Amino acid sequence: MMLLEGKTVLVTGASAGIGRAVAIGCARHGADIALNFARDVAGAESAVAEIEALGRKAVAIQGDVADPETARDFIDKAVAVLGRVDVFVNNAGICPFHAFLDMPVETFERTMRVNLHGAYYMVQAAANQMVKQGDGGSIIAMSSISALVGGEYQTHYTPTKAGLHSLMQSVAIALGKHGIRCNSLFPGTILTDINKDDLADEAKRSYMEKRIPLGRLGKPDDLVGPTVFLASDLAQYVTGASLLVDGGMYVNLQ
Ligand SMILES: NC(=O)C1=CN([C@@H]2O[C@H](COP(=O)(O)OP(=O)(O)OC[C@H]3O[C@@H](n4cnc5c(N)ncnc54)[C@H](OP(=O)(O)O)[C@@H]3O)[C@@H](O)[C@H]2O)C=CC1
Ligand SMILES: C[C@H](O)[C@@H]1OC(=O)[C@H](O)[C@@H]1O
Repeated sequence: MMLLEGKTVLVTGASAGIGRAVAIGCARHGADIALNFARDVAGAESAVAEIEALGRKAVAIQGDVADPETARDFIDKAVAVLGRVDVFVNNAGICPFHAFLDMPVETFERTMRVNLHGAYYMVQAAANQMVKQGDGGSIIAMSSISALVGGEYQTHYTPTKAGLHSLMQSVAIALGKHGIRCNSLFPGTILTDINKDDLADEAKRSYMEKRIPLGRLGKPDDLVGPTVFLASDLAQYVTGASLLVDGGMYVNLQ
């Protein structure tokens, strides 16, 4: 069943990993797609080619989400090509693992700016476009299990993921009157470039795997179904909600 026929979906950080999988997955469900990315031109172009091969429209627009100008630019260019914004997926994020006591100021500030400030500007720009269109929409934030639990080398990162979820709760209230639904996804540990160095440590990887009741780490495609659901009219009465997509990791105390 095609759940997103006739919709346009915008995804930030879609040249690789979860964002790329979600963009292509939404296209499989009938959506036209605009992708934001920062540096990986080849990754973005190949995602566009995969989406076009599915018979859908796609455009890749380069820009650093930490720059407030990028948000308006992304929405304007996406609308110029695709006509409107029905669904906005705030996915772009970084997690440069580092210890707390000697966290470099630049690492802390960059992580905040990309993951949280960037999300604020992007969600605001997407919401303004949806309000202008006048017929609602769906905003989805790729938060994390890290909104709920900490990480020794993620003291700069976990607050951005809790902040992102909090942002979705507040904008769900601010935008409800416009028929715009706002929800968060909480992925667990999904194998992508963001954690490839961290999980190159066999002992750590095996420990993480053992914590997951479903018996494996996640893959980017695991986020497609939950995203499509929240984007689609099946979720027409779902807003301000969050959904763990973690193979059961969070509930596994012992
Ligand atoms: N993997 C995991 O275990 C989990 C991931 N998440 C979240 O999911 C999201 C995606 O992560 P994941 O797919 O794993 O990471 P990847 O590193 O695989 O992909 C990150 C994507 O974000 C883009 N990106 C990075 N910085 C910027 C920027 N400043 N402006 C625009 N785009 C940017 C990258 O583009 P480019 O390469 O072109 O710069 C790339 O397309 C993140 O928000 C992450 O926090 C949440 C929970 C778990
Ligand atoms: C980068 C981490 O491996 C990943 O990102 C998160 O949000 C979770 O902490 C995951 O483990």
